[in-house]
Amino acid sequence: MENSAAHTHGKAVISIRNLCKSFGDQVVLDNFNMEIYDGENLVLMGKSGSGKSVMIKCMVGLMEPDSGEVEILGKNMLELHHQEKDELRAEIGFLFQGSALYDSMTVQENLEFPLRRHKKKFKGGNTNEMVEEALESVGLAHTKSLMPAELSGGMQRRIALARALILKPKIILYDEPTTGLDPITAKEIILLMMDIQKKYKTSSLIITHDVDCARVISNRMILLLEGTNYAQGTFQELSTSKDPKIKAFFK
Ligand SMILES: Nc1ncnc2c1ncn2[C@@H]1O[C@H](COP(=O)(O)OP(=O)(O)OP(=O)(O)O)[C@@H](O)[C@H]1O
Repeated sequence: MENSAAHTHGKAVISIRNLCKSFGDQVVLDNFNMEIYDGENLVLMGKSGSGKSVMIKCMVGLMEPDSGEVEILGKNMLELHHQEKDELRAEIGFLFQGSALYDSMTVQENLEFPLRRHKKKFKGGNTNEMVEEALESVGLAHTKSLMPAELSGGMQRRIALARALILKPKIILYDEPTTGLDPITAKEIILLMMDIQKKYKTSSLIITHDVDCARVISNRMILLLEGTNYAQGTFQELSTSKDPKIKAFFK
């Protein structure tokens, strides 16, 4: 097990302790631990089927773990009532795998979606201004009235990012942010994610298989293997490890 010097980090915005989840005989999470520190980009890598989605679902309260603790922004996620969970989720922006825009809605309508869902957080702010600001942050102010199908894959990913940040979340979860994009567009998205982090001072969890993405964006990494955080450290530390199981992630 490799470890980074955790004591050098600030406070944790997300803290997951001893998370366990099985489906029948299949143990998916086996005492999984993870901290995301304020302002950091934490990359989580794990093979397909290793339990990343299960972990995220348990973390945001969409799935009940068998045991363990999840603390988000100082609140115990597993003990909150439905409405309190929802309010806490408004502090988390999601960039789903493959953008996940609503095809039948314009860009503007796609961006308004989280505003409608979390009315309480933005308390009657000016919807138009919020949409415009979010679009400007991703360099696509001119696309408001377009349909997703009229945009390239890279532009769709930017719009999805604008939708993730429109509520000015403290935390952004990126699920495979560069998958399906060509290397140049992927690089642009990574740079944009870094800009967003600076501008909005977010903490991010980035799930990715993309080693280049991890190299550029991560302050720290966790490798999920056999249901647990098999290794954690900086990209430099992990990518130079002699452990064959760790090396396999960087091939
Ligand atoms: N609701 C469920 N019921 C039964 N098994 C499930 C359920 N959800 C997930 N699993 C199983 O848990 C394991 C982990 O799945 P998960 O979707 O978390 O993997 P992943 O790491 O996100 O994979 P990928 O990178 O392909 O998205 C898989 O074997 C999956 O079949």
